[in-house]
Amino acid sequence: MAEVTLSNVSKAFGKTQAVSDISMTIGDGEFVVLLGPTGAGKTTTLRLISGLEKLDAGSVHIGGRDVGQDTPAQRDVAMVFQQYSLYPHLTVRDNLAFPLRSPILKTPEDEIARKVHEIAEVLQIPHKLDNKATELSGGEMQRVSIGRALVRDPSIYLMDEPLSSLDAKLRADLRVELKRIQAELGSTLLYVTHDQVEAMTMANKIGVLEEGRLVQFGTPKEIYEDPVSVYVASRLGLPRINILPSGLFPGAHKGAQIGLRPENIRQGDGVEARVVRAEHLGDQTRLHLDVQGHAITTLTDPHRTYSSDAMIRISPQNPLYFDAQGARVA
Ligand SMILES: Nc1ncnc2c1ncn2[C@@H]1O[C@H](COP(=O)(O)OP(=O)(O)OP(=O)(O)O)[C@@H](O)[C@H]1O
Repeated sequence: MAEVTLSNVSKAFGKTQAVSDISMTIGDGEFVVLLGPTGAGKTTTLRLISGLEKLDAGSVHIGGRDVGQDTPAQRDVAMVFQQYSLYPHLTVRDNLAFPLRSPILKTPEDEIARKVHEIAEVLQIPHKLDNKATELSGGEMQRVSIGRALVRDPSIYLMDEPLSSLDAKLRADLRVELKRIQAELGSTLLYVTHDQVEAMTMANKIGVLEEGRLVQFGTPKEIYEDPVSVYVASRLGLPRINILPSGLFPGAHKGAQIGLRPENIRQGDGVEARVVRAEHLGDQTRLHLDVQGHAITTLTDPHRTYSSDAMIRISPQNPLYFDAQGARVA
């Protein structure tokens, strides 16, 4: 495993600037998640590191070596895509063994068998080892795709939304497994997702991308508690942070807009809010409120009942302040 450094990396496709002047270090043994909406440049960043795309500007170093002129194979990265890519005519066992049978690696067959079994156990597919890839469900195929990366010991794993096609239960299981494997092996991993739960639970560091630019890079806690903008603040947290005109609440304000996470709204005193709806989700109850025509979502005691149109009072706790353009000011 190795440290990977991007320095002022840019890439355009025609008029579209897909990646714009990104600098970032993925430390040896770190799990870094790239978070951003569709089109933000996440996949392009992975492809630039892997060598599937050529840089317009900047440099990529893997283990201290400039890999700008290297082919993907020479860069020794393992990539997992959103869509599975298996050899359909081979069994699961042979699909998993394939990367280890590369002539460069010269892995002994007993070592291959041991690794394949270990990975099949982790991915909960040992009973499928003799099936052809075409005889698997979509979720099973995706697990084999992930397994084909994990049997190797590359400088870095690059994963592009590898869990997005799986059902919720399997996704949650594999999230935990992937994090465990990475921590145990000390792997360096760059992982792309839209899913904030994956980002919060798996990452050592999160990089937030906005229109090809890296707008914040930090620990999940830093990104959640100390976002640089409304855009970053809105990427993490469910329900989303409430962004409101500061003037809705009395007192001196440090910016035009106030950002209140749902858990940072205290009930009891303060401004009047009308209850629009209470949503009981089992583990939490969300309360949808209206304050002078502005929708606000907060969390509330699951045992308390509210009649709709009831009036309550709320006040901000630990507010974040942003200017009118959305930049954080306090
Ligand atoms: N091969 C290409 N040719 C032309 N435009 C491209 C190409 N690849 C990416 N783009 C454009 O570059 C921008 C960034 O795309 P990219 O796939 O990196 O985004 P993303 O954040 O990975 O999005 P998604 O979550 O949808 O995968 C988009 O505007 C996209 O349309």
